[in-house]
Amino acid sequence: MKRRETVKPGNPEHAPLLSMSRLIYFAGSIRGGRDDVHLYQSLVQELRTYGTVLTEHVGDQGLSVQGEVSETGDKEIHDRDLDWLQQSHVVVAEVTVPSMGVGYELGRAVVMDKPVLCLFRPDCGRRLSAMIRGAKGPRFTVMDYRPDQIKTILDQFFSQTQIQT
Ligand SMILES: O=c1[nH]c(=O)n([C@H]2C[C@H](O)[C@@H](COP(=O)(O)O)O2)cc1CO
Repeated sequence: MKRRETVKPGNPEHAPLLSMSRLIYFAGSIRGGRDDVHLYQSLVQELRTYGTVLTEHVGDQGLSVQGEVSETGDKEIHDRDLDWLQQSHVVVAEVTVPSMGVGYELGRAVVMDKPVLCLFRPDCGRRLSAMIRGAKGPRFTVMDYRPDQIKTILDQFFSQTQIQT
């Protein structure tokens, strides 16, 4: 019988196993505006190569600015998302379109001590909130980016950040 090996983060052969068990919380604007939904979709698609994305619906082009339809209302959405946030090993947020929900999720993620990557597109013509840019620290990364840099930035982030699974 083949002996069971311990999965080690430094071993490149173990990378696919590690990424399967890595849970990613992706945050992006919904009721704040869906202008960048195509970018959220690309990010979700790319993030799937690094783990399981718990919040794939954020990148769904069919989801409108009204948000999800829930029988028990917004409390169900809020409680489910906080559960996912708690379960997640890492948080990635696209923060270009200002969103109360994304800001709230990021604040909660900081309190939960999750590693966070925020992505901001400066060509939108707005300045990112100081409460996001100013939160920069060892566990909170803020990157200005262009859509064609997504792959490189995610690669860098996932290879350089300590993510506990
Ligand atoms: O229907 C929803 N489903 C949902 O998962 N969210 C969560 C995930 C998003 O990262 C974030 C978006 O917040 P907002 O809707 O305030 O832009 O909140 C938010 C809504 C609507 O507010």
